[in-house]
Amino acid sequence: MSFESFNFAPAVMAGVRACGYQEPTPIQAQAIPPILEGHDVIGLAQTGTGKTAAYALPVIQKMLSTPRGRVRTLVLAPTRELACQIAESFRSLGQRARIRECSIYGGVNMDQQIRRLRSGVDVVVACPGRLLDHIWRGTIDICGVETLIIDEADRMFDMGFQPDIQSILKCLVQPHQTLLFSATMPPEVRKLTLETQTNPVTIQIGTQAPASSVSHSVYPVKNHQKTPLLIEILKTTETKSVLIFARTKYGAENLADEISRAGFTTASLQGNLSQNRRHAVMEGFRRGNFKILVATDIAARGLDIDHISHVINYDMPDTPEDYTHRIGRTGRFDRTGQALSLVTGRDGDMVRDIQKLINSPIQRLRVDGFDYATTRNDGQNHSQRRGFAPRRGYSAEGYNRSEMPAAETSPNSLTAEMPSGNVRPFSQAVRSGRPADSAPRFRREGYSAPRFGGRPSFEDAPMAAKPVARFNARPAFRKEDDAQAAAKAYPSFGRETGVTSAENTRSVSENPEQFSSRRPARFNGKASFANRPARPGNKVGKPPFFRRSKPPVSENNPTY
Ligand SMILES: Nc1ncnc2c1ncn2[C@@H]1O[C@H](COP(=O)(O)OP(=O)(O)OP(=O)(O)O)[C@@H](O)[C@H]1O
Repeated sequence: MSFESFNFAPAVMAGVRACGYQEPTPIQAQAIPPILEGHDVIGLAQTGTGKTAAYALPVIQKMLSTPRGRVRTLVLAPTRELACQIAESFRSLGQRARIRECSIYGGVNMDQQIRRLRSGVDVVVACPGRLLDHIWRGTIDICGVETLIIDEADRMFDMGFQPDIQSILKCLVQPHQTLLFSATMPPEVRKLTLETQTNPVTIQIGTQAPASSVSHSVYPVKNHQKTPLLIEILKTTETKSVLIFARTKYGAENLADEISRAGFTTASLQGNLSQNRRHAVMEGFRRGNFKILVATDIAARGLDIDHISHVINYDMPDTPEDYTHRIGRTGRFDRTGQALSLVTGRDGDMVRDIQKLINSPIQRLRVDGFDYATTRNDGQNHSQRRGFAPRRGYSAEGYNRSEMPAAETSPNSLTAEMPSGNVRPFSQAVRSGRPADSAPRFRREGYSAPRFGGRPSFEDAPMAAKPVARFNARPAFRKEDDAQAAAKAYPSFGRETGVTSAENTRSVSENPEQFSSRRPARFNGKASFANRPARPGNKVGKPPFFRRSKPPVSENNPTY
């Protein structure tokens, strides 16, 4: 099959040639005709098989026949990096068709996006949160959307994005075609997607398994030896670019630091970075300025960087679907790649699930010459060092607690690292994996039994540990000194109302007009209930005078 068989307009064919595509991939061959006919489509195909062009090309073709200058195609994507990448694909495929696109995502100033939107764009590629901001501010009009595309549909329909997606769908008033694309679609998510489409045509290419162009290996290792082993793997393996996945933002950051200290040029990509930094990191990695990128799952979906030869799971993902997407960053289109995973005792179930998914056993490897017998203190573990909560039933070291070797129970390096002064005993106990024998002591001290993650229950904590109830307004005068100073500045104030300085807040609420004409009140801070301004007959509600109005919605409002 060739692209000519779709009868694309010359401008669209010019885009295809500009991207160097010779033949349509299977998902393109099967998805393009029903999209051109106007059907709703669910497109499922392995990672790196050209799903973006499978929806972009027919949509560009269809847009040639409708009036320009308004948003006609809306693409929703789960991450900012992916939104940029999809917009870039529309740019290169639609350049000759004079299609104008705009990417919309958070973390950057809205003004530039607003200017671009006002200039008239045909395609908007957006992350849901920022798109809703634009909708609420009235800076985007999506009423004329003819095609809605949800890329990485299963991710977008999972619990995190669902409410935003529902809100966006409500804003699409005119009948439109809905296209959902992903490499994976668990059945429970699929049920949700069905509500958004009418008689969808489902196109599934192959199984929803990791791309067959990727080979899989696991390196069994103890948790505390992961970093030295990873560094050893990086030293001894021939690689082009390597993408390493860590579970947490701090874990990714710390791991990148450690790899840098071992002499590699590396960077981390995680949600704590500013958007400018995220962009710079992505560009640097894309251009090959550095060869190793340590990332959280924000890099797991959709990113298309052809020189990634290895994906390494430093921490295993939570689901087999996540594994599929992570390792799909290598072996894209007609290339091959390798997926390596460092697995500890607690990853056994996940490895079994992945084996089931790829329908073959995964080879277990050892690094020759690596000292697997090093003690715990020789290694650093990143996820443990800050904020890592062990899974239920497992210690931070990855052993099932009941199986934990005696020598490793206490003390361990993690407990030793922790400053004893400011760490609550229950969290120490949970982190060190100390078994249930510690619990009675914590109960005696007034804490409830530690919950998963070592969080206190405030109900059972000693009084001193209870949080002070706060509310969102600050009385005009928080201290007596303030009141006296004000009384000096406004001598008539206290006398007119006939109240003492201790009651000054009451006088404010009783005489708001008089007060407001003399001194503007500041009610935007926090105060304890003890300082809360009283109002006769109204114990709980804020007096109208104190009510904060919504900030004005304007482009220049810096608080928005
Ligand atoms: N017909 C084609 N011929 C040659 N290369 C193609 C063709 N279609 C797409 N590609 C290239 O294949 C690569 C992967 O495409 P794309 O990013 O759309 O994959 P995907 O299926 O969306 O992957 P993922 O599931 O990871 O998002 C891109 O570099 C793209 O330019």
